[in-house]
Amino acid sequence: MLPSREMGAKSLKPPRLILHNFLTSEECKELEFIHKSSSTVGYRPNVFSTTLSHLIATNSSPFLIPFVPIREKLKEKVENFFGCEYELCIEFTGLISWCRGACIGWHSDDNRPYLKQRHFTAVCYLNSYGKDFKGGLFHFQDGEPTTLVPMAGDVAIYTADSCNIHAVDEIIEGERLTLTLWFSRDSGHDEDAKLISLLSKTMLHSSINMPEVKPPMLASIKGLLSDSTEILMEPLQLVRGNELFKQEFVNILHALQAVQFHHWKGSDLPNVQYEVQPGDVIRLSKSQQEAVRSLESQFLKDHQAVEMIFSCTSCSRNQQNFDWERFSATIVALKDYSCKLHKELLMSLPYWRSHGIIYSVPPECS
Ligand SMILES: O=C(O)CCC(=O)C(=O)O
Ligand SMILES: [Fe+2]
Repeated sequence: MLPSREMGAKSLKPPRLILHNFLTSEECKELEFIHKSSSTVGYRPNVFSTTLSHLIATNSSPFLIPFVPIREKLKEKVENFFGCEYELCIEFTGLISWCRGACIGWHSDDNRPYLKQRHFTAVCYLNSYGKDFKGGLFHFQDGEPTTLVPMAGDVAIYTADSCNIHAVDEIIEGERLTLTLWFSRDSGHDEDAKLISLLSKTMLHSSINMPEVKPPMLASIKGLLSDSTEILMEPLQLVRGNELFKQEFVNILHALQAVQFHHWKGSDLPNVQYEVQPGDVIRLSKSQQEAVRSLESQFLKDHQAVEMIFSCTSCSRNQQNFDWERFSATIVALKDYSCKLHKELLMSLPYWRSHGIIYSVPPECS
């Protein structure tokens, strides 16, 4: 029996749970990296989202792996708190970021006929009020606590019904990032079944011995660039200031992944002398620099949005320490990271298929 049903009246203690430091800072940063390199334009203006089915559809299935233990941990918490062990399925998992101007008025999360299957909500905050964004405070209409100040690692769990009417203030500055899950008692709305079926189709020909890590597919970034984006599907190189880096990226999302991985992991790489061969970085002539500027103005139609996508909160710190040696080491580390996730996915998928559920498969099974 649910506490909400037991208590019935709205004036009693609302069924909600706020947990601090539920996710580690590393978990938050890893999900931020995934969102920054894979998100797509969201369901409303100034909102970006990364759903698990979007990751599968854009050749980024291995990025599902970091979500797996977090989803499990959250589901267990929600089931324990509401006393419905083994009764719930996950209906939706997504990273959602809100930029300046985004907000949401009073609502419950099941407030549309097509959302009635949503019974419980878990919102994990992946970055922090004051440090990463301004505005964006969360309020419950009734009961305690009234206001939540989003802090990286914290999670708010509540029933999706009218016992928990809530709203979020407008974002004034920066980007506010959450991992949001909805849970349902109705197994017909189980996200896992759909994801396993999609994965089975897309990974049919992958071999665990020769994991073929495919470059991300260009789907999401298009809306931000000019209409003549065909050229951006093609291999490209990065320019920083007046320096051109020789390494070719498969497409713009592949380059974005490298840039975001550098933001996440660049400063953690062991402090050894990285080798950049002569000719790996080429100094551009004045006319080449002008050609780059003209490409920029031709392709980037929304500078504010592009800036946000390609940057992150720690960029200004990283900018000062930037060197191409570290960047080329990052590219190697990104490849290792992608391969590791890809192998884990290939190892796990047969177990997921046979159990019909996405779960952390212990390494001894592989
Ligand atoms: O991000 C939050 O704090 C809550 C967002 C919300 O209310 C929703 O997505 O329904
Ligand atoms: Fe909501």
